[in-house]
Amino acid sequence: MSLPTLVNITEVCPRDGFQSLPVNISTDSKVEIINRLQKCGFSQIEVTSFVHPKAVPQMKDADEVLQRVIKEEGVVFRALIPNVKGLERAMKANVDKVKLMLSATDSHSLYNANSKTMEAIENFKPIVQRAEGTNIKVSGSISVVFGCPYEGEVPLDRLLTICERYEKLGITDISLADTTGVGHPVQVKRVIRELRQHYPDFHFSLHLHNTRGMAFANAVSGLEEGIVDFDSSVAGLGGCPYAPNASGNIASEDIVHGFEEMGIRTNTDLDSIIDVGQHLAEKFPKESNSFILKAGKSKDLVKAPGKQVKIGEVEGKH
Ligand SMILES: CC(C)(COP(=O)([O-])OP(=O)([O-])OC[C@H]1O[C@@H](n2cnc3c(N)ncnc32)[C@H](O)[C@@H]1OP(=O)([O-])[O-])[C@@H](O)C(=O)NCCC(=O)NCCSC(=O)C[C@@](C)(O)CC(=O)[O-]
Repeated sequence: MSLPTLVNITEVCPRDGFQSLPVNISTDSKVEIINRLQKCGFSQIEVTSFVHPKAVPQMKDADEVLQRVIKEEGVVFRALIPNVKGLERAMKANVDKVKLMLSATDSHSLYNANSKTMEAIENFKPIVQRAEGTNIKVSGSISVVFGCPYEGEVPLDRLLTICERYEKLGITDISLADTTGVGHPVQVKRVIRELRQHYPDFHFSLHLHNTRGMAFANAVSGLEEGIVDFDSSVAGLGGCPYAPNASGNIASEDIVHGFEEMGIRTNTDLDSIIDVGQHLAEKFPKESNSFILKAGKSKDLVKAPGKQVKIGEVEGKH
């Protein structure tokens, strides 16, 4: 098994993490968190989404957040958008890159975007035209790739058709999302292998939710199939409001820690990520979902205080 030595982590908490919070998060806090995340070394941050404020009220201050954030040099700001109006707002806010919002199934697409999948992708044409000749980059996404909460398993042919439509638009940078954390490592391997075989020139990345505890294993499956770009969210916040039982993304501190233990660099600063994670976990204890925040780093285990127990001392243990 040959693994990469360096991968890219895109931090998505300011969009995916904050969109799903059941309590309000102030504009001040969003600005502060984005400023702090930029100091953690992430090369790309999904800073917000420009969607209808009624569809996702937590993102209603997207324009103001972007006006107030102090952008560090070298950090790419990405925003999720559903339509041309979203693109216009993103351009005004000077984001570097947009990610088009698309679901693999009609049912999820109708809930999320008020249109079926193929209608939604048809509506991307004017976005691509509008972005042409400007500095803004356009990337794509596919939600519910590994299973839809309304339709179940998604046939491979459906994913291939969507990729074909993206290719016709000239969009080959595609985020594959496990929206409700139902994908398992064997399936992730199989799907990525098929997609890469059919579309070898595409750049696929993985956006994994840890709803069923399979996200890190799925990330490793992705690595084994040549994926080098992963999304994650500090403190494990996240979830699509239009997918029942959706919960947090894989925590940034968990994926960074796991990869670094495996000898794979991420060019991020784990301790700074943990600091931001602790801050968010204190603010949103019910929504945070992170192993490293609870257990600490593997390397710190030997320093952990506690009674030394000799073999045979614990009753009932052999
Ligand atoms: C797609 C729409 C807009 C369709 O919503 P619609 O109602 O069909 O839109 P419309 O085009 O008919 O327009 C209706 C009104 O919305 C306005 N409008 C239209 N667009 C915008 C915009 N961009 N920003 C602000 N306002 C907008 C538009 O101007 C108009 O205003 P009015 O004339 O009535 O005053 C709506 O359904 C929507 O905003 N959906 C977003 C849902 C969402 O953000 N979901 C969560 C993110 S996706 C996700 O979580 C998955 C992902 C990416 O994380 C990966 C994964 O894990 O799976």
